Amino acid sequence: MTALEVRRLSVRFGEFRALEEVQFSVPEGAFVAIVGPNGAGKSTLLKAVLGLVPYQGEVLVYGLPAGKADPFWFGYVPQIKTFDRSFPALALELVVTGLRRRWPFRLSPKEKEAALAALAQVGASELAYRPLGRLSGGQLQRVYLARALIRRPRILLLDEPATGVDRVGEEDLYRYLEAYQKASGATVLMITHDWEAAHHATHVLVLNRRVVGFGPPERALSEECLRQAFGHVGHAHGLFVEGGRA
Ligand SMILES: Nc1ncnc2c1ncn2[C@@H]1O[C@H](COP(=O)(O)OP(=O)(O)OP(=O)(O)O)[C@@H](O)[C@H]1O
Repeated sequence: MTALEVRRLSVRFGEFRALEEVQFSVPEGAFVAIVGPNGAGKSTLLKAVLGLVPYQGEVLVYGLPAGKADPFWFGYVPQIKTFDRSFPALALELVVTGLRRRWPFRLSPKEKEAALAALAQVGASELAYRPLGRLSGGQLQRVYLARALIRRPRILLLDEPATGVDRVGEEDLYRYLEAYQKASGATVLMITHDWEAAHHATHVLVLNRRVVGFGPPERALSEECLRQAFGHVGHAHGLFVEGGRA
């Protein structure tokens, strides 16, 4: 079954064309790594899928126009660099916002239980009662992942989830994602600048305002695609070769 179908998707900000006629189709249960240079429109693509920016074209989620799909089908982990750390709240409270639209002034016992379970799922139980402002980048990232998982999404969208996370934290993150995916059959789309991580995906989308390549990593991460997207292959090509999966 097709989980996500994007047809001729274009996004403009005034005169600026952030995405042009983007088209791809993701089967249920796929793990898609989205790569591309800065400003390629990667975050904009996820936002369009979520209906957070206006677009032209079509986004179908399990065959339904995205606007008609149940919002709870989606789990979203935004880039944490945009997070306001002075916001006075506990990690547990942030996780519960995955279940409601408004800030939870009071948590019901059921919500609390669900949030604790979601935090446990990402190995972050000990963070539940910590103020958000005192969490490290990696800890905050886990809390955001718990916030996305609490709604048991069918499609998980992650915007550079490994930013600010150390190597061990990054491996943990992928482990939790994999475990969730295995248990739920969910589809994952993850923006990453780590080509090594992209090699572990089932599909790679190489984006530079348009789709430069889409398919299995060995094809989409070919030198030709990367050169087209980035203008050069450069240092990261070392990873490509060292990975031994070319
Ligand atoms: N709300 C907005 N208004 C105007 N321009 C925007 C807006 N959002 C994004 N853009 C522009 O659209 C382009 C694509 O931005 P986007 O954040 O999607 O890129 P990206 O591929 O995620 O980049 P990065 O790797 O740096 O995170 C950029 O040139 C950006 O400045």
